[in-house]
Amino acid sequence: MNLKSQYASITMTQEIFHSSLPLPLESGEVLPEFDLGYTTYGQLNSDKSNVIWVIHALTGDSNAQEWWNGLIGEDKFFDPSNHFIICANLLGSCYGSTQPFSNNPKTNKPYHYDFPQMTTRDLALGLERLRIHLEIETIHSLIGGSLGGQVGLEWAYILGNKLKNAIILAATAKTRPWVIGFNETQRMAIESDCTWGECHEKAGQKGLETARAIAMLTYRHPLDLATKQVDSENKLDDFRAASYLRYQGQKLARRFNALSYWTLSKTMDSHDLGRNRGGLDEALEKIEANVLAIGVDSDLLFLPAESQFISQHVKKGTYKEISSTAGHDAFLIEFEQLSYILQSFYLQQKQK
Ligand SMILES: CC(=O)SCCNC(=O)CCNC(=O)[C@H](O)C(C)(C)COP(=O)(O)OP(=O)(O)OC[C@H]1O[C@@H](n2cnc3c(N)ncnc32)[C@H](O)[C@@H]1OP(=O)(O)O
Ligand SMILES: N[C@@H](CCO)C(=O)O
Repeated sequence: MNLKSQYASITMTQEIFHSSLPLPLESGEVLPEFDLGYTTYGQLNSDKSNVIWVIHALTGDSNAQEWWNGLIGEDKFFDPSNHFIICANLLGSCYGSTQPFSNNPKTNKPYHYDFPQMTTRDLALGLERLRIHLEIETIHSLIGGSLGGQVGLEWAYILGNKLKNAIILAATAKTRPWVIGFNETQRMAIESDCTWGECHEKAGQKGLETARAIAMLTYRHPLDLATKQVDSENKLDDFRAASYLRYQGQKLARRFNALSYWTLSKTMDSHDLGRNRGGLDEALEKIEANVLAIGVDSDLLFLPAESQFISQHVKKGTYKEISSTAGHDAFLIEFEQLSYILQSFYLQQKQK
């Protein structure tokens, strides 16, 4: 399918890549075949040197220009008139890629609850298959935040010198027990939904609402709610913070399914760049690309220290920090700071 974007001169395409080659997973299971839905903006230049590969976060999709509209688009930092920008929906997610509701070729029925466990390494391998299919030899920059940053680190490790720059936002090299704990409370909320275990897209939907509400408390900072969810002095119930979280839960449950959410939250839990690679220090040291690790000073989920750790242990690392009261999700919100940080990073690379 070929679409034209709202910017008349900029080509946007949406495609599905089908791999009929099996994908061996870290768990020992095999995905017999898979699809990846992907979107591209702009044109590949003659020497294929203008590839910017965007990796979305937990509930994102491949339409990066929509959800990162302050960073991608005409006259934005990543402008499709200069760059070939590509974003693929991650395996396990429900926006065009293979996920629990996809057909399992072995049974000729949807996977549902038998969908295999996927790690960030498996998700990166899926992207690698798409890169090879598109005959892209070198990626100028990959950029991803949160789960997208975790997958980005894994892929940077695999890509070696085929990648020039890795921009890893609000992410970590190994998921901390604190984050696994939060993910587990969200899965417990999904499990307590009496429709969980049923085989339809609305299974676990109420549980998913609660899971998103819990997650929001880790994506925002207490100061963010204190500023935006202010109630009048005489209020005794129906507080704004409560309706905000309920609203956010319902909003996600309308566009996502609980099985995909479950799968991807498990993916986040098992993320460990150093697994079977001699540990984190050794694995980070092997990344060839220039790495810009960006932390958020108010991030409660992935601490700034975790981004600093990445920048300190790769061969060519830079650390920058977004200052915001928004919390973890500042990487999806603070476009002005992000553009400035990116500009100085690329200038620094040019001067080397
Ligand atoms: C097909 C698709 O749509 S995929 C979309 C792609 N999505 C992604 O990539 C996920 C990444 N994006 C995100 O996580 C978010 O969109 C962010 C971080 C970028 C922005 O978060 P938001 O939720 O928009 O911002 P914020 O936390 O301020 O919430 C604003 C929303 O809460 C509502 N709200 C605010 N306060 C309250 C309250 N007290 N009670 C009820 N609702 C409230 C606002 O009306 C607004 O609603 P809207 O989103 O329908 O316009
Ligand atoms: N808000 C992000 C998750 C945290 O980065 C998303 O919904 O994808």
